[in-house]
Formats: sequence, structure tokens, C-alpha cells
Amino acid sequence: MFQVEGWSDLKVRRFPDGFLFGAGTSAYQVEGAWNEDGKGESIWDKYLHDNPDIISDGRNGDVASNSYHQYKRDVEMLRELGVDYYRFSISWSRVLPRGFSNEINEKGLEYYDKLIDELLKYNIKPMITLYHFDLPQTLQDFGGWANPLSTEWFEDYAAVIFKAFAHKVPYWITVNQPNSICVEGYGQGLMAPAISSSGIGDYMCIKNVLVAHARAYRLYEREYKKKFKGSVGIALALNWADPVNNSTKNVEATDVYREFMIGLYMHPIWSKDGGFPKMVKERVHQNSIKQGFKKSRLPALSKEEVTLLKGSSDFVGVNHYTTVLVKSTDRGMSAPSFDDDVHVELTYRPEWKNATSSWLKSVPYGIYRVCVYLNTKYDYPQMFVTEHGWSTRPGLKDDTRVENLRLYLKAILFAIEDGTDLKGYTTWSLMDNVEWVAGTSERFGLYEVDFESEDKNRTARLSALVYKRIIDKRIVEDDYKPNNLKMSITNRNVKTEL
Ligand SMILES: CCCCCCCCCCCCC/C=C/[C@@H](O)[C@@H](N)CO[C@@H]1O[C@H](CO)[C@H](O)[C@H](O)[C@H]1O
Repeated sequence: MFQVEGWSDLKVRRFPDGFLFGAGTSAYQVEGAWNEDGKGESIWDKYLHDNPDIISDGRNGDVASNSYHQYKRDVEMLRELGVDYYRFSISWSRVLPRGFSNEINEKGLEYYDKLIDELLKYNIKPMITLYHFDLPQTLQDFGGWANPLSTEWFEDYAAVIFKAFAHKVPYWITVNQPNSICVEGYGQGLMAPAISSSGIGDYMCIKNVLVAHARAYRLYEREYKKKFKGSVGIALALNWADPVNNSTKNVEATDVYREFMIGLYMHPIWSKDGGFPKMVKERVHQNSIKQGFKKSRLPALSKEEVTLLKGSSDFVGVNHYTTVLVKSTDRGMSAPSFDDDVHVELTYRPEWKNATSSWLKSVPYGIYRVCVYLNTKYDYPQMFVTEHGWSTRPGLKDDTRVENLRLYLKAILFAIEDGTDLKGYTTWSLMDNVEWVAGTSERFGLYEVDFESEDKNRTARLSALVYKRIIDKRIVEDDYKPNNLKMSITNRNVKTEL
């Protein structure tokens, strides 16, 4: 059993046979070529073009890590690491420049086809995310994810992608982090499209994104599952939250926080009864009525939608980075708002080590706790860690990333030992990239990208060599230190089944 304090023991745990290792990126963050070969504008193109001053270091995704032109080097890096799969996303507006499926950009499809073939040539399985934050701007002009028609637009887009690639791709993620898309994008105005409508726009978006996910899942299930046997899931931001202490007030506040951060997305898909969690529905409903709304600001799921959503995932994609502590509060908050509905305060332990990103603290037990929570509450769902990572400043000797990686992988081994059905681990990120409004000021890469160079050259960091060693030996060694930072390709025989 994994203990929060003094949890380390001397047993050497091994990743089970068939456990997969991967690395991840997303289209806007690495591709660049924002308007090349017929690509249409996305909400991130527009947002950062219109607001250059909000980017910490001024670097947007116009060129990013140049993966549109450097994809062969990206695959070479994956071969160097020896990973089993590569998680990347498709830019909707690269394939459907105006968002709708009546007009397909063949050059866009060709790019992804070449990338997939390059991966398959080296026995690296593609894990494709259909949507990672970059909606076509043309669809945003019609309200984006706040428009219920978005569920249909997404299904049409998914149909184009499945038709093109279902025969080559074993793992699919419909949508990345509905809470970032909706709470940060349509509520807090922190992510594109930067709409500030907390407590209203965010809830409209959440309903539509979840239904869109389920429509794409059902489409695959109907038309491709039998033939190609791929797995389709959704990636959720599943950070951990503990009460700041064990007072009843704080424990209850933590339950509320978990239901809004985890249950809101898990319950419709993985619970027995389906739909949004009762506690969330009741709180938003009561607050809405008090505030003079005629009905809840959280739009109801119809009976058909509840059924469509229930069971609509083969695995849950766990994007896990950090842990927060929750305090109950009576503080007044601006209302209506998502924060007011949740109504808690968050804090950290001062001793938790900080990454370059201010929100990112190293709390390895959190990933264990979130796995156990999902197991207990949702009956041992199949999982992939679809994102986990650490940010630093530029530099190849990234000891803090190495330490964080080792500690979290050890915690994952405990979670597996305690029954978690975890199929794989995806490190975020394969390479440095555009960290949204933080630009390139927060580096998440196992490979450093030289953003000053014309081609955006990549160089392995220490963490890349350590990850390679872990994948090779299938254990986490504390004392492994490579003699130098030279990287080379080792031919691994990947024996896993699709
Ligand atoms: C005095 C104490 C004050 C305490 C204040 C506490 C505030 C706590 C706020 C917690 C916020 C946690 C935010 C977590 C965000 C991540 O889940 C999210 N960024 C993950 O998204 C993925 O991030 C990757 C790297 O950041 C990458 O950008 C990827 O595309 C995203 O999917």
C-alpha cells in the first residue's frame, strides 16, 4: 500500500509486460505552418495574433516547433527514446479549413498520413487526439462549443478523420480536457476563444463537448470498431485535491471540488446512473434560482444524451500534473460564476517543489491517489496516463524533470500493484513547444527546441536519456547517470498487441 509520507520502500517494481510508454504533443503547440498548404485559421491563431502582448515571451504557434516540416526528426526522436506510441493531435482547420466537412484540404490529410506512415514504419503506434483546443475560427464565429450544433460539426469532422485513418490507428482520444476548453476558454477567458462568461458559457460548452465526444465515440463504435478494434477514449484533466486538514468543513469542501473537477466529466461516462453528478446539479440549480434565473445555468442532458454518454469510452485518459489543497470558505465571490458554484479556496504545501510553471508542484502521491479514487468511484476503468510532465527553463541538464519523472513513475507502479488497470504512460512532452499564453517561457520537452534556429533544432535533454533507460529496463533506477548526453537509436522489438 502506498503511503503519503515515507512511501518509498526497497522493493524494485517492474512495469508489467504489455505496459506501453509514449510521448505527447498537440498540433497548435508544435506544428507551426499556421497558414501553409491550405490550412484555415484556428481560435488560437486568431487569439494570439490579435493579442500578442499576452504571450509571456511573444512566441506564438505560427512556427512553433516546426513539426509540420520536421516530422521525420520527431519520429527519429521517438525511436531514440524507444517509445511504443506517439500521442499527437490533428488540427481540425488544417483538414477542414472552414470547419465543415464539405471542403476537405487534401494537403492537410496528406501531412497526417505521412506522419502516421513514418511512425508505423518504425513500429510506433499512433495515438490521435481529434481535438486539442484549436477550433476552426469559422466555427467560433457561430458560437463555437457554446452552440449545440457543435456536436454535429465535431461528428462530421471525426467522420472524415476516421475514414482516412481508422485502418492505421489503434488509439483515439476524442477531446482533450473539456474543463480547459470550457472553464478556461468560455468561462475565465484564459484560453482561446477567451470568452468571459463564468457560470454560464462554461456550462453550455461542457454539455456540448461531452455530447460531441459521445457522438464521435458512437460513430467509431458503429462503423469501425468491429473491423479495426481500435480503442477510443477522452483525456480529462485529473489533478488531485486533498483537504488542507481533516476538519469536516474542509473534507466536505474537497468532495465538492472533486465533483466539479472530476465528477462533472467522469460521471456522465463512467457512473452506473449516468448524467451530471447530483451534487453539481443541485448546487448550480439552487444558485441559479437564487440569482433569478428561471432554471439551472447547467443545461440538462436529455434522456437520449444520458444514454449516448454512458459507457462512451474504452479508457479514461488521465492528464495529471499536480495536487492542490482545498479549504472551505465563506468569502464572497462574484456571481454567477463557476468559482462561486464550487466555492472553495485552494492552496499548496510550501515544501512542495515548484516547476517553472507557477501552478505546477511535484506531489507524486497525487497520481496514486487519483488512480485509486477512479478505481473506487468508477469501478476500475481502463486508463492511460495521457499526459504527465514538468516545466523548466532552457538547458539540457534538467535534473528536476528527471526527479519528478522518477517519483511519479514509482507512484504509478504502486497504483498498478494496487489494481489500477493502467495501459500506458505518456510523458508531456516529446519536445519544447508553445505553452499557450506562456509561449516558450515554460519548457516541457524531453527534447530541447532551439527556437532561435531556423529549423527549430532539437537536442535530447538528460530526461530523454533517463526515460529511454526506464523504457528499456522497465524499472525506475535512482542511480542511473548517463556518461554524456549523446542519444542514439536502439532497435526495440515492440511486442504489444494493437
Ligand atoms: C498562496 C497559495 C495560492 C494557491 C493557489 C492555488 C491555485 C491552484 C490552481 C491549480 C491549477 C492547476 C492548473 C492545472 C492545469 C493543468 O491541468 C493543465 N495545464 C494541463 O493541461 C495540459 O498542460 C500541458 C502543460 O501545461 C499542455 O499545455 C497541454 O496542452 C495541456 O493539455
